[in-house]
Amino acid sequence: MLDYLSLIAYGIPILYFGPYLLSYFTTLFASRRFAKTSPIPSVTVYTWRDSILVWLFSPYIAPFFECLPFRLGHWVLYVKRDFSWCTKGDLARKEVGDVYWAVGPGGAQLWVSDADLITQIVHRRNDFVKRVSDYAILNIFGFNVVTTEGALWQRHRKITGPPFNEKNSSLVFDPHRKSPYSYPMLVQQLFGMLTVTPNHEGTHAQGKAMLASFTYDAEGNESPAGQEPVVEDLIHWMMTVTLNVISSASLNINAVWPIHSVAAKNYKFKPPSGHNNSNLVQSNTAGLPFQESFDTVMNNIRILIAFPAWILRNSPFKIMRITQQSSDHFSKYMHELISAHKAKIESGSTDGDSSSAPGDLLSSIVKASTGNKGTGLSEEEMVGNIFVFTLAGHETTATTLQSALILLACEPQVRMEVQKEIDEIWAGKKTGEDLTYDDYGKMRVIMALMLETLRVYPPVVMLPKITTARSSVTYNNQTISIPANSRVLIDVVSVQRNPKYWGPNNHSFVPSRWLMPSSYTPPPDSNNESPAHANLFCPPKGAFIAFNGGFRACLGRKFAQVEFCTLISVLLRGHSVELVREKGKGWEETRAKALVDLDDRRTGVAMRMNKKVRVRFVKRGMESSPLA
Ligand code: HEM
Repeated sequence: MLDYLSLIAYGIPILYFGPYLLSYFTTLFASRRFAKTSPIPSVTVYTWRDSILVWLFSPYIAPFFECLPFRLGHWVLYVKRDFSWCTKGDLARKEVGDVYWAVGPGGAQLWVSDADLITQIVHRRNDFVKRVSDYAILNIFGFNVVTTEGALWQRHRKITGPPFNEKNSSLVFDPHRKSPYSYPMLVQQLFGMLTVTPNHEGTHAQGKAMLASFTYDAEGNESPAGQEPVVEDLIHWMMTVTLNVISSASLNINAVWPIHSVAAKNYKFKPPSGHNNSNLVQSNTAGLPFQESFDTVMNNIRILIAFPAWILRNSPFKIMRITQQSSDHFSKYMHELISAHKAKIESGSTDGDSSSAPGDLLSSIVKASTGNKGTGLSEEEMVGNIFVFTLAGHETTATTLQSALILLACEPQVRMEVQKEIDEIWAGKKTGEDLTYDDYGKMRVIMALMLETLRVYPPVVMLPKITTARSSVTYNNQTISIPANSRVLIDVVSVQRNPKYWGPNNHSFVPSRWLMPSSYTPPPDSNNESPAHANLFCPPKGAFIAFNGGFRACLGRKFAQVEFCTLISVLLRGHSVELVREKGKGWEETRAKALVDLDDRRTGVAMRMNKKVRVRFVKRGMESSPLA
């Protein structure tokens, strides 16, 4: 009897942990042996990097390891969650350089923050593929352009890409030109926001309505200058405006700005009579508006992945039930819309002509897929793409706007440069005229602000790839061999703060580094990050990778750039963004704290700030921050 018990007591753990330990040691030793044969330096780590436990607990246990004598626990710094962000690339740069192997259980991973090597990787689509398993969470509604690779990805990109093609942006100003894809309301939507007076009645007046809600009092009247309300939750409002904009572009949904004033948070703005917030009568009457259901899905996406629908539906926890309900709503909205579009196409009421087609992403992909079995997208894939575009298209832009506004509040000198540019644009206009797309090219300082914000605070900090077969690359005039199935990680933070490309002030926020004189000639092998703007600094290819590059470059780059510039011009034309001082604290102290909070981030879907920085939009001329 005792023998049986002993067998169970020892046998079960051995059976359970045996294969784990075997794999741990064999892969650790094999990767160490491999690294010794490579000319690239290496660091050894003693835990699986992709383990959820490491992700969850490493920030808390790392300090104990760091205290161990003889630097025995130093390796933990290389596996700590968001380690590259925490060290801004300096740790690896100092100890192992711009390219190194991280060897450990699970095999060797190549970490890259060298611009030339990054360029090779992003342009070799067949050798360095996206590690799609890292994106599985985004497949929740169906495969899509972000989560697929190879032929499947090509099919998704071919269908979803054209509406966001930068070349199409001019179509919106040439209504007589016919194209199967009218540019998706982008510029109309964004500039439309500016043409409506801020009385909240216009559904497109997002920028102005948002500014009004930042500057009106609780009763909905303009606040006396200097007494504007405090914007406590800047990211929430940036997410709201970018979600409204992307929903318009991808689904033709006209959303209403939800509040009159941040001073009266509970006062919900009522849509004008006859206005349909979701364009979907059935689903809308059934419950949540699109934005609310999307928000809930996005914020609780891990719950949706972890539990089957029937558990969530019947859960005693409200959050689980609401999450499933929102997911059902989102899916229902999408399927209703797709059916409506399909019905129109089948009845012949749209003919592929831009003048009759709504021009949003969904109608484009339904049109491109209907009747194209094999090359088109299935209904599930269409929903998957709308979800991922909505996600990719708003969180990244929102965090960039948030960071930029806080930086402007901390750097009044930069804010004044931006306002000077806005004033110059308006000086050339007659009374009653509004901004037009031609003005976008004049927004050089604002674009420099965006690019510099993205350089120092990129929303996507890591680009994971994997080799399909043994591959070789060139680094420092040496040929480096990379085994098949090796993970290759492009370290966005590290390359964008590498002094080799950005000089000794690599960690400082200096938008003017992007503004070059008219005599500027971009060096060879450099990249123009915004061709619409003259004389912008062109960094070496691969040194600025915030929008990724090569084949898998961001589809919404231009969209995000136009959106950012437009919103900044609306917000700062008549107002200045300022930090809210806490009682008894001076300007320098408040600014120092805001900069620390700005730096305190962690990755969710995109990298986000952990804390909130309170700001206020004060009438120009009433600023209280020092001007130098
Ligand atoms: C500041 C704003 C933005 C930043 C920093 C950004 C950054 C990126 C990055 C780094 C990637 C590559 C991700 C990866 O491969 O893991 C990406 C891909 C993508 N982005 Fe953006 N993005 C922004 C805005 C947008 C917007 C507004 C849209 C949609 C309108 C969008 C749509 C996409 C799509 C569809 C992809 C996948 C492309 C593919 O794999 O073929 N992004 N973006």
